Amino acid sequence: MIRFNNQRLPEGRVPDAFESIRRLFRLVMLPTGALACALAWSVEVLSGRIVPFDFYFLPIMGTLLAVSAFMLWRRPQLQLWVEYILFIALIAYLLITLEYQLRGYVPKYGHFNAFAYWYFLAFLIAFITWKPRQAVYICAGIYTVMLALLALNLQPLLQLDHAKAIESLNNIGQFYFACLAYMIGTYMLAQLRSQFVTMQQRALTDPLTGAANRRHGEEILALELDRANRYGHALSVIMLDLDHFKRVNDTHGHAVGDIMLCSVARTVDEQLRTSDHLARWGGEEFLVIAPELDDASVLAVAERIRTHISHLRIPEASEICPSASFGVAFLRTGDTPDTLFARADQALYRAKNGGRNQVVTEQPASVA
Ligand SMILES: Nc1nc2c(ncn2[C@@H]2O[C@H](COP(=O)(O)OP(=O)(O)OP(=O)(O)O)[C@@H](O)[C@H]2O)c(=O)[nH]1
Repeated sequence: MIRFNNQRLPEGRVPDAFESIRRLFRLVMLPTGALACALAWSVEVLSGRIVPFDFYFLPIMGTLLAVSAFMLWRRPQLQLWVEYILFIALIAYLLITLEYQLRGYVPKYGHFNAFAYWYFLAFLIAFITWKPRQAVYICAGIYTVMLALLALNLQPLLQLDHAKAIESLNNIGQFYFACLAYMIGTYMLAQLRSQFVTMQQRALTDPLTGAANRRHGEEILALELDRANRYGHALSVIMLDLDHFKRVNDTHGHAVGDIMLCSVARTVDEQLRTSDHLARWGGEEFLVIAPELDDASVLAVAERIRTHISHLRIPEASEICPSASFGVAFLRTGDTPDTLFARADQALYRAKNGGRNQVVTEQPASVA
């Protein structure tokens, strides 16, 4: 597992950039759905056309949506459960309503009532919540049940008088074809989203170790520096570079060197908190960005990583005893990412010159 953007992720995975859009979608859709339920219930009661199921279910659904919006706002960690429960409730409502409509409303009025609009949303939610393939299965399942309900109710519809039967069947046909078209459209959007996530992953991670790549490391450093300055928090960077790594390549080959780099990245990652970041800066050079840690704790982390690397052995060449040199710098007033990084680099240089396999901190401001 490698850390990326404060999340522990399976190697090489990047969080979905659509997550923030999904959160926004839920926060907008849930209250909107609650209002729609309240509107439908009031209008249907006033018009005297409300079916018994809607009379009880619409207030329950509306309350569920409003409570869910509140829960997602206050407790985002419950998001997945809220999503599943809501989806099941929505599908149950839509299928039961479809049955009511096909049996009673359509033969009487020649068309569905406004509930039909919400079917499209169900397909959209499926593709937003699940991976495209899973969503296809879920939507295909829902569509099959819809077709079965139609088949069960077709006979009475065909027995209506000619004009009413034509009007009803046309309306039902439009509805079913529109659902199909909507499903295919959302599937295409979901595929685009998957491709985007893959591209994003390639653009931001180092393909060998799965850590953030240098470009993304620079972005994270700039972001954390901004945050630290704004809130007056501490921020430190640890620059580490494997010692005599060229010898590993020269003696055991590039493939073993690659395995060593991956093992080191994993070892470093295991020593970090979820709020820390790891980026591969160059060949055998890594940068740890550690926000909100006091100086002594940062040095303890660097020392712990150094010890773990020195105990690291890889089965492909167990005689290699790796070590790394460390340069540590702490945020000062007026720092930019470049000045902070430059001090860590100078400290690393001194660690190398001082005999390697050691942690060296930046020089005090008066000396630097
Ligand atoms: N296997 C492998 N080797 C790499 C990769 N990137 C850079 N290297 C190698 O890392 C080595 C770095 O060598 P040097 O810069 O001389 O550093 P060093 O041998 O570790 O010596 P010191 O840093 O001074 O202790 C070179 O041999 C590069 O070819 C990579 O992705 N995989």
